[in-house]
Parts: sequence; C-alpha cells; structure tokens
Amino acid sequence: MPGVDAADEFETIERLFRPLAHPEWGRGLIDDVAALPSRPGYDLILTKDAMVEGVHFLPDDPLDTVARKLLRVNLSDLAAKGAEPFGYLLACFWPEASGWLEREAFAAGLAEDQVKFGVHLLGGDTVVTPGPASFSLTALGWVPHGRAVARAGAQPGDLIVVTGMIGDGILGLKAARGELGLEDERVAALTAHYRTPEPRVDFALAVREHAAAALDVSDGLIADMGHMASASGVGILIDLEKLPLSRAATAWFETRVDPVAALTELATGGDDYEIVMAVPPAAVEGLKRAADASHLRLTVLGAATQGEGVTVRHGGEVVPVKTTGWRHG
Ligand SMILES: Nc1ncnc2c1ncn2[C@@H]1O[C@H](COP(=O)(O)OP(=O)(O)O)[C@@H](O)[C@H]1O
Ligand SMILES: Cc1ncc(C[n+]2csc(CCOP(=O)(O)OP(=O)(O)O)c2C)c(N)n1
Ligand SMILES: [Mg+2]
Ligand SMILES: [Mg+2]
Ligand SMILES: [Mg+2]
Repeated sequence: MPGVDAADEFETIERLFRPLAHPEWGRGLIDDVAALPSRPGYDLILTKDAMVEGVHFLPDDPLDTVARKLLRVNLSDLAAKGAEPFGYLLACFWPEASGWLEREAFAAGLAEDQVKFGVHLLGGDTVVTPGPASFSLTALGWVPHGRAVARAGAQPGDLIVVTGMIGDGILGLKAARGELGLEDERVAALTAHYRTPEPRVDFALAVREHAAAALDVSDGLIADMGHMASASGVGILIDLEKLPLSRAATAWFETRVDPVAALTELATGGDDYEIVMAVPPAAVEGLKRAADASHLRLTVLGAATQGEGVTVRHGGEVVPVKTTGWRHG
C-alpha cells in the first residue's frame, strides 16, 4: 500500500525532472521524444549503463549519490572514447515503497552533477517495480568524425597507462559495508570514491589525441585490460607493484600480510572509473603533459605485446589471477 508521501509518475516528471531538461532538445519533457539537430563534422557517441540496488549500490546509499554515480559511470564510458558529453536519457524503476524523499534526493543529485559536467536531461521513463530500485542512463556525447577511441587499436610495443588510482572502488565498498579497520577520515574518503567516482571527463581530449586504444575501468583493471587485449588482438603484460595506490589504499595495503594477494584484490575489484590506455611510445610525452596540466596522475603499468590475454607479474614472477574482475551472471 502506498505510504503517506506516495509519489506519482507525472508529478515526478513535471516537478523533479523538467527543471533538469535540455532547454531546447528536451521539449520540456512534454513530448514523446527528444529531438536534437545533427552536428556537422561530429559523430554522436552513445552509451548505456544500469544500476541496481544490491548489485551496484548499497540499500543505505543516499539516493543523491546513487543518481550522481549513475551519471558518472556513463560519463566515464564517454570520456574513455574521447567524447565530450552533452546530454542523457534516464529510466527510473522505483520500488513500490519509495516516496518523494527518495525521488527528490535523486533529482537533487542529478541537478548538482549536471552543472558540474555540463549535461542536460533529454527524456526518459518513470515506472514502479515490485523489485529493487533500479536505474538506467544513456549518455550522449560528440567526437569529431571518425575520432572516437576504440578498445581495439592497441599494437605490440604500446605502453599501457592508467589515470588516477586503482583500488579505491573496492575498498570504498568494503568501507561502506563497515568492513575496513582504518581510521574514520580514510574510511570516509574511500566511501566517497565508491559512491561518487570521478569520471575523467576533462581528460577526454587527451585520450583522443594520444591513445591508440582505451576503455574505462568498471569491472576491474585486469578484466578491463583483458577486454582491450581481446578487442585489439594483442597481449598485455603488467607489473602489479606499479599499481597506483591512494594514501587510504596504501594504509590498507600496509595492514595486509600477503602483498600479492592484496594488490590482486585491488586490481580486480572494479568500480574505479579510471581510464586505461594503450599509448604508442612516441605519444607518451604528450599524454603526460596533458595529465600534468590537469593535475592528474598517470602510471605506466606495462606494455602491449604479441600474443593474447593479460599477463600479471610481481617482482618479475608471473602471478596467476583466477578471477580478473566483476562479471554479471
Ligand atoms: N543488453 C544489451 N544490448 C545491446 N548491447 C549491449 C547490451 N549489454 C551490453 N551491450 C554492449 O556490449 C558492450 C560491452 O558492454 P559493457 O561490458 O557493459 O561495457 P562497458 O564496461 O563499457 O560499460 C558495449 O558495446 C555495450 O553497448
Ligand atoms: C553493493 C555492491 N556490490 C558489489 C559491487 C561491485 N560491482 C558491482 S557491478 C560491478 C562492475 C561494474 O558494473 P557494470 O554493470 O558491469 O558496469 P559496466 O562494466 O557495464 O560499465 C562491480 C565492480 C558494487 N558496486 N556494489
Ligand atoms: Mg556497460
Ligand atoms: Mg560502463
Ligand atoms: Mg561490466
């Protein structure tokens, strides 16, 4: 039975989502569709990721951060292709018991990140489900014609480079579950990373200019490098001790008795939303300059090789990795 603040489909659209709509192309969210003019000289780049309570976020995660993460994970896919985002379509599957408070928090999160990333809502769908809260978002962006960076394109000899830090996603999930024995400040930083990862939107142009192949790290660094290796028809060789760790991750790492197992956990945990790239040796300097200009750390983890699959080493020895990342059944 609906609660006292039982929410309503059309009021949700009008009161919460219309203010987020693209001023022209969203048609005020009173039409059946959005309509956008084509942009001569550019390709339209589209991506869709979904998030389900209990699978992608925790039941007690605030709904504003769930909305922001939903937008951010999609912007991360666009950034890895070198695309500049401008809009998105949104589908919400609200549990029967959810009310206005949840919906208002969700819309407020979107409002905040729309401004941060310069995107607008174009349309979507609002339904109620007997299942868990679920959301899906389709992000749209532009790339100059033919310039979208692919997972395919890595060549033997290219360096494998990753932005930012790896491991804060999985540690943030543990922290949010109360499973980390670190002090409060570190736990808060990790939880924040899990709930609102930082998509590398500002680095998209550099990816486009310098990377031969790229993708974002959602499933786990090793699994995602495996996606690049198979799409490109190369092998990838990386050294686990090069994994870039944040201060909080370093603090956690120092509590571990088995360093190889700990690094493997971070390199396979996922939820990082960094960009991993194959970069021709001659392009590395340009990429580094772009990263310095945006105060973004870059780490060379290894190189693409002839062959297939990802080979992980630690101290020069090959480390067998059974589960390389997240996989939905
Ligand atoms: N249900 C689906 N229908 C069509 N394409 C899909 C579906 N699920 C995944 N894909 C496509 O499969 C590819 C890999 O998906 P995924 O692993 O989710 O990529 P990413 O990690 O970049 O989000 C993408 O091209 C995606 O669009
Ligand atoms: C409550 C909870 N449990 C586990 C995870 C870990 N997790 C769930 S899905 C996933 C992979 C990324 O999600 P996916 O839908 O595969 O995104 P895509 O690869 O399509 O971008 C990870 C690491 C999580 N984020 N939250
Ligand atoms: Mg996906
Ligand atoms: Mg994705
Ligand atoms: Mg995935």
